[in-house]
Amino acid sequence: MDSTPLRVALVDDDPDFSRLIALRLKRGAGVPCKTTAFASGAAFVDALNGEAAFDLVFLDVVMPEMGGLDVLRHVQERRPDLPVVMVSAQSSIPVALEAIESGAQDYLVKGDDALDRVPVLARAAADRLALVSQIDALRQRLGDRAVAPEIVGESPEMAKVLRLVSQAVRGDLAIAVVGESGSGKELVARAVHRGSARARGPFVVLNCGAIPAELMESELFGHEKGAFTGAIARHAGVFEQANGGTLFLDEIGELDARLQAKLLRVLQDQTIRRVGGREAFQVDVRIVSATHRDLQAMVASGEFREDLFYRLVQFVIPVPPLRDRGLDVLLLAERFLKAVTARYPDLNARQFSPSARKALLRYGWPGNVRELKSAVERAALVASGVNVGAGDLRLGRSLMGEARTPAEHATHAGAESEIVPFEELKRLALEHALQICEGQIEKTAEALGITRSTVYRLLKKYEIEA
Ligand SMILES: Nc1ncnc2c1ncn2[C@@H]1O[C@H](COP(=O)(O)OP(=O)(O)OP(=O)(O)O)[C@@H](O)[C@H]1O
Repeated sequence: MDSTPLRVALVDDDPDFSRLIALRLKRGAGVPCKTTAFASGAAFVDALNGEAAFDLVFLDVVMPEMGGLDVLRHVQERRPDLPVVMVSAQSSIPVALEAIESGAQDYLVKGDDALDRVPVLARAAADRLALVSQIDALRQRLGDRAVAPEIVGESPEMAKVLRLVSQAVRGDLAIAVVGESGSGKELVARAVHRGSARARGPFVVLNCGAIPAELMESELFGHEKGAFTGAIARHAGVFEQANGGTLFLDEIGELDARLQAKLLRVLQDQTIRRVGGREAFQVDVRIVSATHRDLQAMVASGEFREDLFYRLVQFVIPVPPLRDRGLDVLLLAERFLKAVTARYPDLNARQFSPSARKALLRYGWPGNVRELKSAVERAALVASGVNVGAGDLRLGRSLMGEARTPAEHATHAGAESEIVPFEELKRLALEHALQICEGQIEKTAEALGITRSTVYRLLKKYEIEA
């Protein structure tokens, strides 16, 4: 039960009767009440016109100057939802009828019986209030949901994210999406774009961690033909491509100092100049950036410019790690299983066994939703019957069968460790995945259940050309 007290106004020129009602509310209403007494109708109307808010009113019919029925009409105009109980010293059917017709909820005749009904009326008002706030919360949740139907999640943590997305779509502030790798930051960024006034414009993604530093400036701002060796044609940078829309700068923490300075200037002037170009031209771009690093700490250590930080981080959307989203894990797993079985009709009717569900819930998901997605897709393929078992999920093991470090899967369920520390095997797996995914890094990362940055790191390490 909500412990917020019911705010009750007692409007009566007879302070004794107000005191009796207040006493009865305190003793026997069963709901906490906060009463405020008004000695005249005018005083109450003044309060109502000001900041005061009430959940229930006991209103005397006969008062000098402004009578109860006049006050009631005023309440009906200003606060039609506020329940009003008329109170009178005499039982007069015509007055009672007029009161009810004017919108009063009830009519009490002063006396002991009337006082007995006071707690009942208070409880009814409290119940009604609880219902109204439940409906409001539901309406709000449905509204937040509508802004990003593709984001799966019913947990309070994800409700918070959706709330923030629905606020972020209203304006044009620079948004920073923060969260662990694979937690859905890009999905959130897309939702912000799609829900915003820029939805008809382009949504362009640049992973600042994936582009070699020397190419970064041209990626961001474009280049003219002949600007440098290899610049065989004019190239539009992501700022130009995103003109009129949203630019998603992933891994923003990876930008070096020189580019941080350039980016700051562009954000300040909203103009860009292509590498090797003479003129600067205007662009209208909203920035959504993402990082799994602690930018604030990077500012403190001098790795990230403070002025740029404030330009980029005008509104923050934290995306919680999957392990903190409770039953969302199962919801997402079901969704991914359904999607994969729809793609491959042979896998039809596959479902998780109870042990698989338990394993899904217990596991720590260091790779978050991306890891869950590939674990489920892989499991659906390798499961031998209709049941996808805990073993099929191979949780805590990479595609190469290699066990993760204990820290990475503190709550790892079930799978016995299997050590295959063969660098060669990893290299082959990467090459194989790249081939299947036609060189697409994003797809390769997803297939292997590792992040894009890891793919880039491994490509470098094994000197593979994507
Ligand atoms: N709540 C969600 N509902 C449905 N799908 C999700 C959800 N969160 C993430 N995904 C899916 O998980 C995958 C990873 O998400 P995404 O690329 O947005 O993560 P990220 O945080 O941007 O990762 P990185 O830090 O590596 O860039 C994507 O396929 C995405 O569609």
